[in-house]
Amino acid sequence: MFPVSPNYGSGCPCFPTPCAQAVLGSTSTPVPCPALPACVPPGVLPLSRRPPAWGRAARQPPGLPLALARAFSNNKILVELDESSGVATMKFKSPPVNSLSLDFLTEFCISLEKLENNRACRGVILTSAIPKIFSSGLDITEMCGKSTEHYAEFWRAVQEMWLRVYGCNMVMIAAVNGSSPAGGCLIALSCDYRIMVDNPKFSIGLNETQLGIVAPFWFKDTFVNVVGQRIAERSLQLGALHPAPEALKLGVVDELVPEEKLQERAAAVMAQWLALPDHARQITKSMMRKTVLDRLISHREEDIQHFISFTSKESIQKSLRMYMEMLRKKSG
Ligand SMILES: CC/C=C\C/C=C\CCCC/C=C/C(=O)SCCNC(=O)CCNC(=O)[C@H](O)C(C)(C)COP(=O)(O)OP(=O)(O)OC[C@H]1O[C@@H](n2cnc3c(N)ncnc32)[C@H](O)[C@@H]1OP(=O)(O)O
Repeated sequence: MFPVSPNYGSGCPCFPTPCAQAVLGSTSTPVPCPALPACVPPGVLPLSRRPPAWGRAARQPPGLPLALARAFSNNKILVELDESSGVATMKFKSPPVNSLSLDFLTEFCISLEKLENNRACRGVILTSAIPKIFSSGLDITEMCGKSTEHYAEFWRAVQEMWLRVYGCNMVMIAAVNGSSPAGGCLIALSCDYRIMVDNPKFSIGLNETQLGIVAPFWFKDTFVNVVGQRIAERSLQLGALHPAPEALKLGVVDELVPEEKLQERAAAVMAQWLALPDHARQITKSMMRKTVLDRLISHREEDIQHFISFTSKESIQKSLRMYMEMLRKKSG
């Protein structure tokens, strides 16, 4: 099996099965996938790939089976698309706690890409099918006792997930129906709007320091862009998990609703956002987020190396093992 072009990634339509042009021949001259000229930075869809669909959902592209357009589910995420509104719901259903494993992240990126490539879809609501948990964040077992190759693959998938959500042209709304620490919080922060269930037992925040690890710069940038420097600085240093009412006060989430109203409210907010002309909203979003996205895109490999050397340290491994042990004791 030949290696694939360094440009190859889930931004290519042929992902995850590389087409002939994406595969490097024995000359090992990088030959990018033919779709790549259209893909500006890896992981971020260019505006030109999504035709404006203001005012109505665009027609289903020919050749795509109708059933696929309406609902698909591989394993860990249930995706439903309402073609009349142009709104899809991605429901996380990976028991026990929707942790972001490599498999989850891969399925997430493929599902989101399918929606991005479907002209009938203009907005996505992210929510959970697991009671009381939105997502427990990165799967800690993926960062414990694994090879450097595994850490690299895992971290690339985490980066890809963030680049796709934060750089997404569609309207992204997080309907946070449970606790959402660390990576779970990052997913919500990367959306355009966050609605959380009004229950003080559910908390949200970037609690990495509590695990003895450090939120990477792009987690921090995303947080700062939502809540501002001062709140982010205090919350990040303390590794704070904010109960829903406090999260609202700090601006971590935009509104709280009773659990039974969450999906209805998310649909109403989505309709407001979709009432704007797509091209104007998309260009504005891209303008607001470009600097932060570009920072990771231009330092992606360095960030992976940093993750590997940080995670491989015995002191970090020890902290993660102790944290997992604490979780196990608590649950068992
Ligand atoms: C400069 C620095 C540059 C680079 C830095 C490099 C690296 C560091 C960056 C890494 C960024 C990390 C981001 C993260 O997301 S780390 C994960 C953080 N997550 C958490 O802290 C959440 C932990 N979980 C909980 O608090 C609770 O489980 C939760 C979600 C509130 C649910 O509670 P409950 O319903 O009571 O469920 P249990 O606690 O009983 O859990 C059930 C079961 O799931 C296991 N589990 C929970 N969370 C995780 C997880 N994140 N990963 C893996 N496994 C998890 C838990 O152990 C239980 O397992 P058991 O076998 O006992 O049933």
